[in-house]
Amino acid sequence: MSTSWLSLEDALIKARATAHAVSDVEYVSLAKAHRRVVVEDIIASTNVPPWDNSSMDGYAIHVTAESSSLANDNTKATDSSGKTFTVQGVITAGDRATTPLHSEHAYKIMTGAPIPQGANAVVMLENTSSSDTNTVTVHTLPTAGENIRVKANDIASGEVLIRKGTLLRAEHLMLLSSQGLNTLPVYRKLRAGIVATGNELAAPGEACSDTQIFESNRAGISAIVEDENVEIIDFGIVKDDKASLSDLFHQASNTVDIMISSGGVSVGDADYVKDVIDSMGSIDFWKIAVKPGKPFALGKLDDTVFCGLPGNPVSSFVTAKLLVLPIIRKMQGRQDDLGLFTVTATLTKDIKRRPGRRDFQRALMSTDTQGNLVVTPLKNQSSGVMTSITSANCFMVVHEELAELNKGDAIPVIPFT
Ligand SMILES: Nc1nc2c(c(=O)[nH]1)N[C@H]1C(S)=C(S)[C@@H](COP(=O)(O)OP(=O)(O)OC[C@H]3O[C@@H](n4cnc5c(N)ncnc54)[C@H](O)[C@@H]3O)O[C@H]1N2
Ligand code: MOO
Repeated sequence: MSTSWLSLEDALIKARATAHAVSDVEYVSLAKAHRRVVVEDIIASTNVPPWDNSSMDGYAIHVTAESSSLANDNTKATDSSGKTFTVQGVITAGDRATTPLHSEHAYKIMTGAPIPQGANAVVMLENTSSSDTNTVTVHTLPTAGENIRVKANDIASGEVLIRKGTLLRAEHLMLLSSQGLNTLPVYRKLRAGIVATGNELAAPGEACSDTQIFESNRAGISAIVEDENVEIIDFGIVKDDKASLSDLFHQASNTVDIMISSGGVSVGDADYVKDVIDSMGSIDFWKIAVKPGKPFALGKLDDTVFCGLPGNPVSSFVTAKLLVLPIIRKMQGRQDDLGLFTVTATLTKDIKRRPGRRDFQRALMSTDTQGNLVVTPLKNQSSGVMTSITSANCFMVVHEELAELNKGDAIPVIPFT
């Protein structure tokens, strides 16, 4: 087992190599596909829109190049007397004109209805007037093509609509529906086990003796993981003893794809987690150059990936976001993981620190009077202080090599989402 510190990047490379994507496929209806991961490229079979159609309620007419150029000239485009057309009929969405547009005629047309043959523009209703249903006067002539949504301008049949490995969100479900698709192949849901280790821990809602504290990490880790649409299996709280841990990890290796524990990964007398994993399976790495979260351990028991998160609440929160999420996404078969979204802000105060670990300081980001993003780290950065997360709205990332930063420096910031 190596004990040297890994950079976050190297840890992620190793973790992604250890964590294999699930291969089991199931077919689900569109109604059940939200936040599932699609197994194959989805190719469009239908043009959207299927035909040229109107983007406005108004009148479909034919404009000539000459009248179009007139319309483009702002000084002449609005003609109060207007040009009068005979109304040939009405086309509503769901309907279609049966005869081509005649010269000097207009079809009344509703948004979404197919453009009749012979028309090349739609004038919106507001730019017309009409004293009877048989004629319409157009006061502002449209240019050729105006207010027409051209066939296939959204989706062309044959193009790749959604890439393999995409987590399906609301926008993808709309796109798939537009193709008439109702069933699609997705990877099976990942199963994640979560456990808190520590003799001092009492579950919320249960009695807490005077040597105990309430256990808080499972709730946070579960919520972070659940956001990825993973099935959570809660293994509760387990004592800091080798036998209990090996029983639990044995059970986990038969049940879940990924097991996430918190606590017991440091060097204390009761920190058995990584030794137990190492004796039953293997540890890929232990200790990464991040703060908080240094003693994070990654290993494997049979096919189950094992993430040993540090017990300090902020450390477990940070490592769940930095390491567990990318591992989970890899295992879900996702190929759309862009990592954490970073923006640049201006630091509002000087900072001095001991270099060596990349620091994910909890901070408050806002915009100053000039509209620039500014960021101020919170005073208390202890990894045991949970209010440092709840009082913050972002992580301010201080690179491992930096010992000093000055007010006015540009610094990367990861907004909480
Ligand atoms: N001699 C050293 N001591 C420590 C080092 C070190 O390098 N050398 N590293 C420190 C760092 S950094 C961290 S982070 C912690 C991680 O330790 P463990 O993963 O072994 O965590 P525990 O010792 O079990 O607990 C630490 C702390 O967090 C509380 N805790 C644990 N689990 C929970 C939970 N589920 N809910 C709420 N609070 C929890 C626990 O009571 C302790 O106070 O090690 C440092 N020590
Ligand atoms: O790495 Mo520890 O997580 O600094 O508190």
